[in-house]
Amino acid sequence: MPNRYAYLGPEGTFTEAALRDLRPDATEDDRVPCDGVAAVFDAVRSGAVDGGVVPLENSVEGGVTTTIAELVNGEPLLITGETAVPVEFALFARPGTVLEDVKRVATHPHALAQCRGWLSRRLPNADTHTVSSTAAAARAVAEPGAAYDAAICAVIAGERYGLHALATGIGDRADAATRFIYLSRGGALPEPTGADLTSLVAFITDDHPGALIEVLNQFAVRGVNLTRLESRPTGDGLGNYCFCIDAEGHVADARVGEALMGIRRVCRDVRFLGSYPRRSRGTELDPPLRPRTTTDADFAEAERWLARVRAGDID
Ligand SMILES: O=C(O)C(=O)Cc1ccccc1
Repeated sequence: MPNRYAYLGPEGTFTEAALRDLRPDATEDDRVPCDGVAAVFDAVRSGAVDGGVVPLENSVEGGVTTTIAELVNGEPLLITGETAVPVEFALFARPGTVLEDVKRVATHPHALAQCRGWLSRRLPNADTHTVSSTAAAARAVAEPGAAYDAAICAVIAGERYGLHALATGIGDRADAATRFIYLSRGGALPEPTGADLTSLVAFITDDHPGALIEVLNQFAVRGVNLTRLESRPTGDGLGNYCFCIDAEGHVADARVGEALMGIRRVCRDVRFLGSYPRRSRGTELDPPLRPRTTTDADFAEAERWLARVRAGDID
C-alpha cells in the first residue's frame, strides 16, 4: 500500500506546498487534508496515515501555538523532517467583487498578523475573521451564501476555489517564510547527514536562579549551536515554563548526545522531539564555525583519556 500523509488542509494551503516539497513523489491520493493542526497529529498517532506535516514557526510571527502545544503536551510523536516555504499572500474574492465591496475578510491567524499593514491602509473598515487555514478561508469565500467577502491566501488556493485576485503581494514582509515539520510515530531516527537539527523540550527543576543557563551551558560547553529557543507555559499554573530548543547536529553526534545527557541530569524532565536533516537553512556538510574540539573524534579521545586516568595510567 502506498504511504499516506496528513497535512493542514484543505488543498491549497502553504502546508500542502511543504508536503509536496518533503514528499515529491506522493500523489494527490496519498495526501490527506485535515481540518486543523490537532487533526494532523491525531491522524499520525492513530496510524491512519504514515506521517504528517504541520507549520511550526514563521519568520515574522514566531511559533504556531497549536503545533507547539501538541509537541510539548500531546501524546509524543517524532519530528523526522523539516522544510521552509516562502509565504506570499494575496486577497481573493468571488468574481464580480471589487475591493470597495469587501467588508469581511477571512484567513489563518498567522496570515492576518502578516498582512495587518496592508489591511489597515487598503481595507481599514473591514472585519477580520480567523479560520483553520488560508485555503479554508478561500473555500469558505467560494461557498454559496458565504459568510466572508474575501480571503487572504496563496494564489494557488484562490485559483483552486474559483476566486479572483483583488490584490497580490499584500504581506508586510516580502521575504516571509514558514518552517514546517514532518511528524512520524516513534521508531528509527533518520540517519545523521552531517547537517541535522535536534529538537527537544526541557522542563526545568523548580524555579531557581540560573536554571535556564544550566540548560544552555550544556550546549555551550560542547560547542553545539542553538537555532531556536522558545519558552512555553507548562500549563501548571502561572510562572511555570518549559523551553523548546532546536540545536544543530544529530543525537548520534557525540557532542549533541552528551549535551542531552547533561540536560537530562539538570532538568526535571526532557522530551526528545527528534533529530532530522536540516533543510530550512544552510545545509553545508561541514559547518566551518564548529570548534575543532567538538568533533566526535574529540569526544572519543576525551573518553579514552578519562578511562586511562580512572585506571591510574598517568603516562
Ligand atoms: O493556512 C495555511 O495555508 C497554512 O499552511 C498555515 C500557514 C498560514 C500562514 C502562514 C504560513 C502557514
